[in-house]
Amino acid sequence: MANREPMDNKFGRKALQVKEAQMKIMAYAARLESETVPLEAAPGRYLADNVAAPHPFPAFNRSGMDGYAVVSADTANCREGGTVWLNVVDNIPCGSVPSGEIISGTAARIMTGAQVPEGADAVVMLEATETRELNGVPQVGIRKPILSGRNVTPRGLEISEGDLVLAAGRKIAAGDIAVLATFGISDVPVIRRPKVGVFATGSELLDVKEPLQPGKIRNSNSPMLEALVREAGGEPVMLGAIADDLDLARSKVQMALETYDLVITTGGVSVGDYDIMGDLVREEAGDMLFNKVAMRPGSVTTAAVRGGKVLLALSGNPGASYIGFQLFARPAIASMQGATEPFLPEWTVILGADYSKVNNYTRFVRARLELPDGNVYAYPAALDASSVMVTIKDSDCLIIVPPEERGLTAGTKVQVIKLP
Ligand SMILES: Nc1nc2c(c(=O)[nH]1)N[C@H]1C(S)=C(S)[C@@H](COP(=O)(O)OP(=O)(O)OC[C@H]3O[C@@H](n4cnc5c(N)ncnc54)[C@H](O)[C@@H]3O)O[C@H]1N2
Ligand code: MOO
Ligand SMILES: [Mg+2]
Repeated sequence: MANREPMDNKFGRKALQVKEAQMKIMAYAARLESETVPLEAAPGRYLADNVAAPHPFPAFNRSGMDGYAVVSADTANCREGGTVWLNVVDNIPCGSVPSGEIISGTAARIMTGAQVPEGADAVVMLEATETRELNGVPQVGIRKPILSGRNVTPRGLEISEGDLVLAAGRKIAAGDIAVLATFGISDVPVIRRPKVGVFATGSELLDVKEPLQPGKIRNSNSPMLEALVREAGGEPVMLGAIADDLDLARSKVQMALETYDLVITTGGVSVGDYDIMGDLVREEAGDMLFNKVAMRPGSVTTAAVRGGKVLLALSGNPGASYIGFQLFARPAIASMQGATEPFLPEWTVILGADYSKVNNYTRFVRARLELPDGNVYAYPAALDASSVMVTIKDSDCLIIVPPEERGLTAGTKVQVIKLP
């Protein structure tokens, strides 16, 4: 059982189940204020208000073809094989309005996208017509009968006036932009992007630009988290890397929680001598949300709350840091933006290769999705330990191996979290 240990010191931590831990964080991820952005800056943002159609769309009966707008009943006589001749009384290019009504015996030349005149109920395409002039009057000849409604898109076919077209909480994509543009919404109400302060801890960390030194590594988690925050719609504020120094970490955390909507750190959350983030959170026990989660990687993921703001202290191990972000930070960042569905979607797919695991924590296995035979298979990464960095890039899902499973056989159905 994962939940048996008491929480008295850094070695005896009480592990929460992933869902419980997520809910603890989500309780502090309320929707932020809204702001308006120009239409072109709206993709990727979350809509703050419902959008109801201010007018029907299309707003007028619209021709779907270049041709002649007619009274369909007039063409019934073509059935006997004869051509029906109609007087052409109007010419309606796209963007113009008809000059009058079409009555029996008349037709209007009309182009695709133009407003169909009153009285006309069908458009005969140009290819099915011929023209002549009779006593100075232009005429169109129609050889085949046409049904009422043919080649006419009725007003309001797509959207009626007042329809709810876009609901608040949607992530705005290209199709939403088309709707907003159609209805003249050039300033789009969206939720402000949460500002996310990010810093790394670790005396071994070098900046990306520094040459490699013995015993040291370049800080890859910070740039990775910066990319992840951005991908989730947040505004990353990079606060650098600090050495494993408790006082330094304390003041940095304090400043960050006062300034940003969410603070994410990596490293120093386990039980080691220099695992200062763990110590820091334990100093103010009342603020701690959890310091162990029954999952792998990321079992040491720690979270605290201060002044209503969450400090999410992720493991330094790259794999755990990535998965901890996807499980805890991403939904919080989405929820702060008012997302209707802040959690990543779960799919049921077929396991592509055997997978075995050692302990009874839920395991999130990096995997790639493929469709070798039209079905979706998830292939676990060859290296998926918490400390492994390189396979993060090859993964488009995380296979969820439940706590009770020791291993899974290829061909069984598994749940995966689909990564963005
Ligand atoms: N005695 C125990 N040791 C460990 C335990 C345990 O329960 N008992 N837990 C293990 C597990 S599980 C994990 S996960 C790690 C967690 O480590 P920390 O979160 O304390 O992280 P660090 O010690 O700072 O670093 C771990 C590892 O990651 C590298 N690292 C750190 N920061 C970065 C960065 N910004 N970019 C790239 N790589 C980074 C660091 O150099 C270490 O190799 O603890 C286990 N130990
Ligand atoms: O916390 Mo560690 O990431 O379980 O492997
Ligand atoms: Mg450590």
